[in-house]
Amino acid sequence: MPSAQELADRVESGDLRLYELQDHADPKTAAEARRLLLKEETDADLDTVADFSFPAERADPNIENMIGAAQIPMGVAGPVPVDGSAADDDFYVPLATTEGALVASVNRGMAAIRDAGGANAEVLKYGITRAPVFSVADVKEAADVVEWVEDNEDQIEEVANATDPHIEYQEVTPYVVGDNVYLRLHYDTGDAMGMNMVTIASRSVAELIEDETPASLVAVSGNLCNDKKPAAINAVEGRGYTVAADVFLPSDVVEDRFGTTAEAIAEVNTRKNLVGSAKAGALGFNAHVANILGAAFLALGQDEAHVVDGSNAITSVEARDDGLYASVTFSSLPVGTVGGGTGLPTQSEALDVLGLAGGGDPVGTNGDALAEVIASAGLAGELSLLGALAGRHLASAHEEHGR
Ligand SMILES: CC(C)(COP(=O)([O-])OP(=O)([O-])OC[C@H]1O[C@@H](n2cnc3c(N)ncnc32)[C@H](O)[C@@H]1OP(=O)([O-])[O-])[C@@H](O)C(=O)NCCC(=O)NCCSC(=O)C[C@@](C)(O)CC(=O)[O-]
Ligand SMILES: NC(=O)C1=CN([C@@H]2O[C@H](COP(=O)(O)OP(=O)(O)OC[C@H]3O[C@@H](n4cnc5c(N)ncnc54)[C@H](OP(=O)(O)O)[C@@H]3O)[C@@H](O)[C@H]2O)C=CC1
Repeated sequence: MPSAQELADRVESGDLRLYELQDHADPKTAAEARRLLLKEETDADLDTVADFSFPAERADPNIENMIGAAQIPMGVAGPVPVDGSAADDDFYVPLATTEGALVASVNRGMAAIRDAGGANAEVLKYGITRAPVFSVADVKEAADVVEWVEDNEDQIEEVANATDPHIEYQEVTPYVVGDNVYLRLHYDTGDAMGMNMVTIASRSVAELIEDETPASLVAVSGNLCNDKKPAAINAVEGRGYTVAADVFLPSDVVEDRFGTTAEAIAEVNTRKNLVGSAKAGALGFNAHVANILGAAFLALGQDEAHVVDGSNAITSVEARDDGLYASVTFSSLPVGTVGGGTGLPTQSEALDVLGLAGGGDPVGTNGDALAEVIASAGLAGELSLLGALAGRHLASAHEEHGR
């Protein structure tokens, strides 16, 4: 097997492309060759990037042109008691972030939730979507295609379900815009987040539509899915998990934990998360659920780009006679405990902290539980940040922890 330097020289000479090195050496040597080349081209010293602790081949399904690994600090918040439809335990939640004060904040929110006896969580709806776009001659033809789809859903179901033992077709929602037909296909993908599965299944469905109708596939993703873009359809119709968490904090817990009152927190939520978000034209009516999703996704092997889908959540808060009611409802949270990055070593270990690594029994229950735990962590983060804003200690928190 050629040495890393010999491989780097062959790339330098134009004999090989960076992504062809794996055809000539094992993944670790290929990664070393790419680092040598970068050192020669950029003078960058990549010794820490090179110092990863897992077998390079473990990352084969997840990365191309590998040079090493990014290392992000990982903390833990909790425990947070969660009484969910699938999650029913006290959970320590791993969070990977570079934002000082974030883990402390989530931890404080979880302490308040613990003081109140725990959070409720419920998966309200589940179905991951892919929406291929087709071109047709005109609206008449579009109507004919939609009619065929509605009359032949059994064929669509059969074709989709044949692509994977763990996929289950749910339904199709057709949309027509002039000479464009979009089929928003909904699937249950068990414990997997499902985007590879549903894209493969939707490719087969699209081939059926082309065989049986005059429609011509333009793209297997027509953006009515809508994957990884801020989109109202996800906020209204849901995508992945639609999941909510809530808690009632007695007044003394609010005061002890956040140094403010239920009324003050409720006012901040109304004027910031509701009125401020409305005026901003925001799709998310919350304070910073993206912070918790980002940190949880990086720690737990989720697709970090799906923070976009997840961040359209709505935080609702009410000051009641004897305390504070708070909820966070996520319309579109694409998460899973198998597939994607969940099998990578540190990500799998972090899922083990939750007791949710791998497939659930029955299938799908680990994915459901992960959604409920993440929703509860989001609730904790909302409570703590709203408490800091109401109690006027956000800036000081980041002076102390974030610098
Ligand atoms: C920083 C705190 C928690 C201090 O909060 P505190 O009440 O001053 O600290 P404390 O020493 O009294 O501790 C209270 C609890 O905080 C936790 N805690 C306290 N210290 C630690 C620590 N070192 N490590 C882990 N946990 C910690 C811990 O749970 C502790 O309870 P205990 O265990 O002692 O019973 C608080 O001031 C806070 O949460 N502030 C809010 C910070 C925050 O949420 N930042 C969010 C990111 S800002 C952003 O990115 C989004 C934004 C703001 O731009 C979005 C928007 O526009 O709104
Ligand atoms: N393709 C695309 O357009 C997009 C892809 N992605 C990426 O997709 C990846 C996630 O795709 P996803 O489909 O979730 O996962 P993977 O394709 O990584 O793996 C899913 C596979 O896991 C197997 N499996 C084993 N046990 C279970 C179980 N209990 N429930 C479900 N599946 C199980 C299934 O294979 P089997 O049934 O054969 O055992 C299934 O096909 C991420 O890397 C993400 O970044 C993200 C956005 C778009």
